[in-house]
This record gives sequence, structure tokens and C-alpha cells, in this order.
Amino acid sequence: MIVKIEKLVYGGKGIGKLDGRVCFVPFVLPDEEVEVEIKKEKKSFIECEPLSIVEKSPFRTDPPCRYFRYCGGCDYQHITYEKQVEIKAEILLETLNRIGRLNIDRIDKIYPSKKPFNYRNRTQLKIRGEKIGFYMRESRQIINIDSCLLLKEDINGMISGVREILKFLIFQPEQVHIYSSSDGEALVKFVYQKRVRRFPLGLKHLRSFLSEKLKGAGIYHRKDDLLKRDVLLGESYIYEEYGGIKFRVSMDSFFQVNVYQVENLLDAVLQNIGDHEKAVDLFCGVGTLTLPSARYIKEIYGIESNPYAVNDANHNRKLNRIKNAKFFRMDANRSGGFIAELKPDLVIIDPPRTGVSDDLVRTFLDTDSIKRIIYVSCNPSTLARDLGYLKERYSVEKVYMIDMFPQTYHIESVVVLQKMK
Ligand SMILES: C[S@@+](CC[C@H](N)C(=O)[O-])C[C@H]1O[C@@H](n2cnc3c(N)ncnc32)[C@H](O)[C@@H]1O
Repeated sequence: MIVKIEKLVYGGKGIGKLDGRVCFVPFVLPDEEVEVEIKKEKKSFIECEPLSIVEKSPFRTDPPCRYFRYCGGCDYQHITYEKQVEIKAEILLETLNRIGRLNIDRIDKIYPSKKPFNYRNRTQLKIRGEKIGFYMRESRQIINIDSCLLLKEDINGMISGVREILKFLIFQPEQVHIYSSSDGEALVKFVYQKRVRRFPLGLKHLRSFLSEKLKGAGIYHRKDDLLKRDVLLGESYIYEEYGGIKFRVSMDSFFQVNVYQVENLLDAVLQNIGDHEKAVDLFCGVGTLTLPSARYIKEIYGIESNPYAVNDANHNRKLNRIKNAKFFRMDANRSGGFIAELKPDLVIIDPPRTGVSDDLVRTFLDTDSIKRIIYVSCNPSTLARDLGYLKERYSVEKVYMIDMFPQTYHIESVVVLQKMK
């Protein structure tokens, strides 16, 4: 069976038509003719696997990773990097217009990643028996890897060390997380299914296997889908520096994953602060956007639910001697009352993939003081849904795309909304 691919859609797959039904095919490019086999048939669509490419796109390239197509991590390694970025920009626009019923005709600025490989500062390795690696595509089987092309080189250098460490452990962790700062300072987390009372290795040992720049290690167990730390060896944090600001980042706080794109994200946000007086930064993490923004505004308030991130943000505020920023631990999705009382004229939001709550959307619509919203999103579908509601009182002024996750289908964007008169 031959399918002609019309375009790529959010999620990484291409779509075409087979017997009049929509058909999804991974690892293809627009305009390619692909021989496929059917994997799953539903009433309204068909899932296929590509067998061979009959008519190749000029943008097809040889995937450099030997695990590509088996590993669940990458979707786009068969596409030249420039074309990946172009495709993501088209998907972003199409998603905003279709789900949000908007009428946006351009992306104002696209920031490709300076390096499309070796950009990630963190990884979560799954462990099972001798296997260390990532889940296989559409499966819970683990693909055994010795390196990953998305990871910073120093993290790859630590994977063989993890293998050695596991030989010392009677009880195997189910995951090992590694985080390495731009300076190569590293943190490691050993995650167990159940509580472990003793860990047989000290920080010195771990350093000898992993990196001399290892600052700390945490031993965790999983409880109700959350990680609980039982043992800490060394420090629980490392430092990052971006936009002239130093950030302490704890092993349990979030930080942007692509070392080449933090400055670009800041650029997109800071150039839109405009002439405002009082800002609130919701889902603020360790203050990555709050603290650089504080230079351009009278007062700024960061809201974050993770206590470790709030501690880091407060530490970072003092470390950088920033007096006009304040941080609060709060559920941002339920911060409507706080916002209504604060009366900010600018709102910055950077929610997780789920987007923002109905309550928060209502607050943005009902709070007259808010003149502008800078919405940072890692999921175009929920962004489009939220913009679809907000368009009642806000117009889309600017759209930026930051390619935070090269080789994958994920799309990071910044949308600037202006209150209509
Ligand atoms: C995508 S990150 C953005 C962090 C920050 N803006 C940055 O650039 O580093 C989302 C943040 O929202 C926090 N978060 C998730 N759900 C939240 C909630 N309901 N209320 C407040 N913060 C939340 C997470 O802990 C995380 O720090």
C-alpha cells in the first residue's frame, strides 16, 4: 500500500489518506510517497508503519543515531535540522488557528537551537537488570544505550559510570537521573520503587565513577507518583548563569533543558515586558524569567507550587541582590484571588504541558488591571485552547517559536497577548 504524505502533525507523525480514511505514518516527510503496513485500524483513522520510501523528500537525511526509530526519544532525526524547524513553525501556526479558532498568519521570530544535538542538560535513565536506557517507542521495554545524541557530552561520559555503580548495588534503582549545568557541575538521583535505608557508596566513590564535578547525589523512592528523598550525599544543588543572573537549581527544581535556548527564551520574554509597573510570573520555577524581568519593571511577584523551586528562587533573589522581586509558594491555577487583589498590569505564564486552569483563564478575563500576558508554552494544543478563551478580551500581538527540543516533535513558543480596548 502506498500513501502520499500531505503534512506532519503535532505528535511527530505524517498524515495521508488510505481508502478515504486518514492515515498516520511516523518517520516520514511532507510530499513523500511511502509504502506502509497497517498497524491499527479504527473507524475514522488508520495507524501505519513505513516499510520503504518510494518517493523521497529532498529534506530527508540519514539519522545519525543507531537507536533511532526503536528509541522513544526522537521523532525527527530523518529530517534536516532547518526543515525540522520549518515544519514545527507550520504545525504551531496550524494548531493555534485550528484549536484556538484564531487567525494568525505569521510567526514573528523563530529561534533555532545553536546546536541541534548534545543540547540537553538532564536525563532520566531507566534501569532493568543489565539494561540502562530509555523506553522503546510505544512500549515499556528498555532500550540499552551507551550514549544519547541529545545529551551534553559530559552526561554521556557518565553513563558507563552508572553501569559500574550498579554492580555495587544489591538493590537496583528503577531510574537514575543525571543533571549537568552549563559548567559541567553535576547532580545524580537514584530512584527506587521502595524506600532504601542505606546506600553503599559515598560521594567520593560516586565522583570516581561519574565526574569529579559531581556536587551531590540523592537517594529517592517513589510515593504516589512523587519522588521522596531519603538520603542526600553532598550538596542538593548546582548553579547556572544566564542573562547575567546566577541561578541556584536544586535537584528537585525545574530548569529549562536546552543549554543553547535559555538566552533566546529570555530574549523573547524580555523584549515584550514593555512599559508596565507590576508583574506576576506564574509557574516561575527558580525565577528563570522573574529575576531577569525584574530589571525592566517596578515590582514582580513569582508564584510556584514546588517548595524546592520557591526556596531556590528566594535564594536567587538575594544572591543577585534583586529587591523588587518576591516569591510565593502557591498553586498558580488557584491564584485568582491573589491576582485580583494584586492588580498586576503584566502577567507572565509558563505552565506545564496541561496549560492553565479555567479559573485562571477567568481571572485573566475578569481582572481589568491586566494589560498584557506573555504566555510561554511547551504544548501548542493547550496553548491554543487557552488562547481560544482569552481572545474574548485579548488579541495576539506576537508569536515566537524557540526550538527547545530539536529532533523531537515538541514545540516551545511564546505568545504575547494585548488587552483590547
Ligand atoms: C515549564 S516550568 C517553567 C518554570 C520557569 N518559568 C522556568 O522558565 O524555568 C513549569 C513550572 O511550574 C511549576 N508548577 C507546576 N504546576 C504548578 C501549579 N499548579 N502551581 C504553581 N506552579 C506549578 C513546576 O514546578 C515548574 O517549576
